[in-house]
Amino acid sequence: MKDGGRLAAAIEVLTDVETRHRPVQVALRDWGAAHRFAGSGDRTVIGNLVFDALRNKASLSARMRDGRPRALALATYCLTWAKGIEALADTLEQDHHAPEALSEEERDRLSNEDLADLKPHELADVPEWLWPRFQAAFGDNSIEEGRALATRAPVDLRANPLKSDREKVLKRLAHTGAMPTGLSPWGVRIEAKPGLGRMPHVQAEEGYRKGWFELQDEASQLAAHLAQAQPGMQVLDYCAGGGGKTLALAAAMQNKGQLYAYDADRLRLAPIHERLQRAGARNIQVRDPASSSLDDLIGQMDLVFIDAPCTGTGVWRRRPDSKWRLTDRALEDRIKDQRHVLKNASQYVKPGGRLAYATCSVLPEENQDQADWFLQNEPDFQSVSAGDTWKDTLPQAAAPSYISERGDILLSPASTGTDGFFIALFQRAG
Ligand SMILES: C[S@@+](CC[C@H](N)C(=O)[O-])C[C@H]1O[C@@H](n2cnc3c(N)ncnc32)[C@H](O)[C@@H]1O
Repeated sequence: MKDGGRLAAAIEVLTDVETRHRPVQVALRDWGAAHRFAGSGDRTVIGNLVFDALRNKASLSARMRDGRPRALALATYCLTWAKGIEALADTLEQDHHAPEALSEEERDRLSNEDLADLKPHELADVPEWLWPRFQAAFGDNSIEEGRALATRAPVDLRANPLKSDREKVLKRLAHTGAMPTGLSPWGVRIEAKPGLGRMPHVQAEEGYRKGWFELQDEASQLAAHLAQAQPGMQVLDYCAGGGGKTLALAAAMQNKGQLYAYDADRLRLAPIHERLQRAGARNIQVRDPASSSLDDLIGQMDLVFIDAPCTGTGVWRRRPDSKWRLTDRALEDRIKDQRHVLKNASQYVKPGGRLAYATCSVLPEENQDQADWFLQNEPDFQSVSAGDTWKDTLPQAAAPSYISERGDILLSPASTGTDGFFIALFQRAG
């Protein structure tokens, strides 16, 4: 396929996402299944066009004064990918599979470089209703933070010390351009490629199959690290899902002590078994909500880790369609879920034990405000500074930009080069 045909395909997929409210991955997969002639290179470019169009939907719609799929796809190619208007015009004219040629109006809009008319939330590519919350989180940096959340994410890996180390992983992945990350001592990063670029499929690597590394954003690695699970401890991962944090906690515990992995949704827990085996994690009991209870753990845990259900506003780089789907109602529901989880999970902490609360959201309602709520409602717990833990245990890492008075930490793409992530620590009175 030439770029003209790929643009036409991206418009088709974006239309599918918009009109049938389909998840973008599903729409892309179905397009691929119905167009078998498209090679994997074509599918990568079409996917990049669709994802970048969604990442930058508000700013591109404002610049085109048109938010429809055609306008978004053309603007992505011409403006976001900086191909320029003449290259776009040629692409449309020289390929009979391409969408129709540019209109005069489209030419005008695509050549206008003046962004003065764009509102701040459009410049930031943040939904308008969320803008005040965004400003509450990031203040004067809100536009920069929004822009960073509209870029492509790198592929981050966590070297698994149960089976390997960062040097070995870096050597094994040298052909991918992998580099050490700056904050997590276990982090390895393959930077996102611009425009047409294709990311390596790291799960096909032998090192992945052998459990030498896991796919995990640096922010998640840091959140697990700041919880300070230690060898010999009794630890409960209360929202274990597919086990990403569980594996990081098990590695910190060097397979010593006991780690319980629980999730209210047994389907989400399903992949954990295979992952534990691959990673060589042997100190984990998976507690399936349908067949086991946690009653025996009440008041027994040295550490309870809560990777809370949240709106995912910190991972918009990876899931740009969720940015425009999020509703006030869904945010309210997540806030309720988080309180429920905080209340339930805290009962497992032993006197003197700790609780770690993390979200992949940047919204104060899900982060700081929930930490306030918890401290007000559970007087048995007091705050522990995650900022101090960072300083003491990550001496090589620059201090994060957003640390609250209590020491809760907010990570973000613009400030730490990671996903948006919040972490607060608490200790139960002894
Ligand atoms: C952010 S995800 C966890 C991701 C996982 N920790 C990882 O690193 O791969 C949040 C999880 O919380 C779970 N969850 C939601 N409500 C819950 C509840 N009341 N009790 C326990 N888990 C819950 C969800 O099923 C979901 O798997």
